[in-house]
Amino acid sequence: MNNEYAISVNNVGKTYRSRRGQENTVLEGLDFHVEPGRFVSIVGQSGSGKTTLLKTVSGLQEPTEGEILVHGRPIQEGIEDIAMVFQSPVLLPWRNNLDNVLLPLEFRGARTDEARAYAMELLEMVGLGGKAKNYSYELSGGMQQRVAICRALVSRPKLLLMDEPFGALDAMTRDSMNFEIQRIWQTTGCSVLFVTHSIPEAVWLGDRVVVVGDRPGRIIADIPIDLPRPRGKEHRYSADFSGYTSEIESHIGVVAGIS
Ligand SMILES: Nc1ncnc2c1ncn2[C@@H]1O[C@H](COP(=O)(O)OP(=O)(O)OP(=O)(O)O)[C@@H](O)[C@H]1O
Repeated sequence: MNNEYAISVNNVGKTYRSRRGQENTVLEGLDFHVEPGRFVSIVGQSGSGKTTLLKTVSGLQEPTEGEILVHGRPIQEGIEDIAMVFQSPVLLPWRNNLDNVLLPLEFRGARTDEARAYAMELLEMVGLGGKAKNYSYELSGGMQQRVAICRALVSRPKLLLMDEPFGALDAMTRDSMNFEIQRIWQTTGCSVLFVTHSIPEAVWLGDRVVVVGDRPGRIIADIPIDLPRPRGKEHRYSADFSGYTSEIESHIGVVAGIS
C-alpha cells in the first residue's frame, strides 16, 4: 500500500524517559509521506522535535508510537538506503578527503575500485576533485561540508536526511551550498528530508515545506512550493516566494530565532 512512498511516517510519536522516570513527549501523531525523488523541507521552532524526527526516520532511534516505512519496508530493513548529513561535517582528521568519503563503504567491506572511482566522481561534482588527497583541516567550512555530503552520497542512498547542514556556514557560502545541493539532488534523484531554521532556504529548496509545531511536535502545516525548477536567485525575489515565506512565518507564529 505504501510502496509508492519513499518514506511513510504513520502516526509516529516519541517520548523520552529520563532515568528518574520523567516523560517528555516530543513528537505526537506525526503522519506524512514523501514521494520518491521529492525534496521536503522541515521547519519549526527550536526544540520542536525536528532532530528527533530525523533521528527516528533514520532508524537511529525508535519511535514510541506508530511506524516508519522506507520504500514500503520497515525502517530496519531499509537502513542501507538511508544516509544522514549533520550540521557539523565530523571528518576524521587523520584521513584524507577521499578516504573520508569512502568510510561508509569501508565499514561495509565494499571499498572497491568502482567505489573509489565513484567517490572521486562525487568530489569532482562538488568541485573538490583536486583536494582528494588533502586533509579536512586544509579545507574551508563549506568545503568540509561538501566532503561530508559526498560521504553521505557514496553509498548511493535512496533517502538523504539533512539536519541543518548549512547552519554553521556564513551567508554567502550557505547560498552557494543551496545551489550545490539543488544540483546534487537533481543529479542523484534521491529523496531528501531537509531540516533548517531558515524559512527562505526551506522554500527555495523544497517541493514542500512541513511546519512542525512544538510541545509536543506535530505537523501544523504542509505547504507545496510551486516554483519552477531549477531555481535561481531570481526566485528569491519573486512575489510567490515572499508569499510562501510569509505564510510559513504566520504558521510558526513568533519568528524570533528563525532567520
Ligand atoms: N536523547 C534525548 N533525551 C531526552 N530528551 C531529548 C533527547 N533529544 C532531544 N530531547 C528533547 O527533545 C526536545 C526536542 O529536541 P530536538 O533536538 O529534536 O528539537 P529541534 O527542533 O531539532 O531543536 P533545534 O531546532 O534547537 O535543533 C527538546 O526538549 C530536547 O531537550
